Amino acid sequence: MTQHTAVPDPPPAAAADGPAIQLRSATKTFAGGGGAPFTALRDVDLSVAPGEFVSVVGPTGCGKSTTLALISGLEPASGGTVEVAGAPVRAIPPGVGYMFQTDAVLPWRTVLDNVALGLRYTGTRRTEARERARDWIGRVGLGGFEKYYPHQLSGGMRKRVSLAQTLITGPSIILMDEPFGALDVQTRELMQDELLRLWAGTGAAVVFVTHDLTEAIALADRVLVMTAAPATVKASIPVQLPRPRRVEEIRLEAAFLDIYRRVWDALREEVEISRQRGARRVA
Ligand SMILES: Nc1ncnc2c1ncn2[C@@H]1O[C@H](COP(=O)(O)OP(=O)(O)OP(=O)(O)O)[C@@H](O)[C@H]1O
Repeated sequence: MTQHTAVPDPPPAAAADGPAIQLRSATKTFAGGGGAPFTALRDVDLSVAPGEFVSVVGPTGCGKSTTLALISGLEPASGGTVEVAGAPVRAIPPGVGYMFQTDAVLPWRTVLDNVALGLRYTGTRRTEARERARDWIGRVGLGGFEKYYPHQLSGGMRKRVSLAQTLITGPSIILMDEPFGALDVQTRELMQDELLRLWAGTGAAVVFVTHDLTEAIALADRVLVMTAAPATVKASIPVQLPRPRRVEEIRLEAAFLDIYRRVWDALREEVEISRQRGARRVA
């Protein structure tokens, strides 16, 4: 086993240029569809530096996906401010890539066409899009599968297609919502390593939502713990572990376990509050 010692986080790649993402007192209240309005997020303050990898954990239903929806412009904030690259978010900002739990691969298109699709949407010519897609298919370890259709691939392979689809446009911000949640444990660890390998050196800021604390810590420079709904940031815990990392090794380190304890200490109470509310609702 490689012995890692705790070292300080490297300075964010372009901190002098300001944060990649900044939320100030961001609040989101949904209309409630006939019922009372529902506040999912309250006074969320969040700043993500260029090149920084931030994981977000919190109790089920607390508002993690809603936070991503605000950053991506899919939902407007009801209060406070949301900025990407210094500009207020009014629509889907340029340079933002997404990856969700559900694959965005189109079943009627081949791997090659699926990966090329993102570039085609941005106006890249077909030949160039396909050439770059071939390169990315190789980088995610799917060389030789260009002509396959999604139903001919395993879950892990489809995730690799999704990763290539997300990264091919060179996003400066990547939003990930439990992207590996549906995978078995071994495939999930493989994909976590793949993500770290492919993300390294891109300079992209990542916001990664997950329920899996090991995944959250193994990947990130910092773990944000959200409160039970309405969500606000309860704790921001730095992950001062060296990179490059291998998930199956790093998760056994003493420093890792120490961080795990800190994250769980912050999260435990919120999970309990959330459980009690759930129990009251079904009582
Ligand atoms: N469009 C919407 N309209 C009304 N309520 C919504 C809407 N989107 C989300 N909500 C509510 O906001 C709350 C937070 O939802 P969100 O999906 O952000 O939580 P989450 O932390 O990502 O959940 P999970 O951990 O289960 O993935 C939930 O109670 C949800 O029902």
